Amino acid sequence: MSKLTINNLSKTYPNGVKALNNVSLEIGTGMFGLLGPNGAGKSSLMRTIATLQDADTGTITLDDLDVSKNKQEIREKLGYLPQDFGLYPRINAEVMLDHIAQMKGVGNKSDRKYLVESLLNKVNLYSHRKKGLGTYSGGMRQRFGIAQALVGDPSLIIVDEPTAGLDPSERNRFYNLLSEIGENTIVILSTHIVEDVTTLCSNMAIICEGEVLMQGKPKEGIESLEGRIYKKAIQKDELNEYKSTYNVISTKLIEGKLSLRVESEQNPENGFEPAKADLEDVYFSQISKKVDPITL
Ligand SMILES: Nc1ncnc2c1ncn2[C@@H]1O[C@H](COP(=O)(O)OP(=O)(O)OP(=O)(O)O)[C@@H](O)[C@H]1O
Repeated sequence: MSKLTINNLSKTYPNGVKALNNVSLEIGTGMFGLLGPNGAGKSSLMRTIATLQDADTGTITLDDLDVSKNKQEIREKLGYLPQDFGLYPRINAEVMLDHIAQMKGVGNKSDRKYLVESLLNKVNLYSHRKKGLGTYSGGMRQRFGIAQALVGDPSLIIVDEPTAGLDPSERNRFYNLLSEIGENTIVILSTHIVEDVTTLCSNMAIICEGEVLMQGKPKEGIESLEGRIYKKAIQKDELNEYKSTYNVISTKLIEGKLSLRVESEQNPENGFEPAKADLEDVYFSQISKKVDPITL
């Protein structure tokens, strides 16, 4: 059982942006969701774990290995699907994977052939193996991204915002693929999409403005809000009034009316109804400590 330990990690970019502020996390095998809004610091953290940049202070260890001092060894154990995943458009999937396998040290040609075939089957791209990567749809590109991340049997896999832009059926397909690989490996899924974490992750953290606001099991987060969430449909122009009176954590437009969700120890009355807490409530409740999550 591998374990990734992040201790008091901080990073300020030369332009003065503090992207990571004393981040500490413990991540074991299985699917771990790192959830946060745009600009929260997720990619900065992923890039640091992936040895692509250094933090100013703090440490990351994978089992007993200090990541910043053993970059080459970490890279050999790492599969990474970055947010901006560049592809050579004219090269086909089979040739590209063969090349990546060669770079990762699979020297024997028949071993590589077997590996490439099994990876293409795993991500359901075998029938498209001869097509140029530039012709792939968004979902196919992401599935190819997973295939390349799996070369070398990594003990740590990082996927950075992988489902953004995928249509619902491709997203489901991608979820199925990720859930299969999360069994014996540490998989960190960085995302701003709450549904990704609800669907896949047994452990999670919420990060905002470079700080970890919550970490634990999604279920525990939801339980902590049970009996504290109330909802009400209002007119759009009433929002500011409600925001000044209640702890509004989220709003959704439904058929032109605004459905509000508030967090409150007692029933606020005034037409509010109790609602079943979900992971989106946990997310908005946490990030509302740092930013105003309600923008119309
Ligand atoms: N190389 C860089 N130089 C300067 N500032 C940066 C750099 N990379 C990121 N930032 C800033 O650091 C903060 C955190 O960015 P980061 O990309 O880590 O967040 P994120 O959670 O991945 O966001 P997103 O979901 O938008 O990708 C942001 O304010 C961003 O503008």
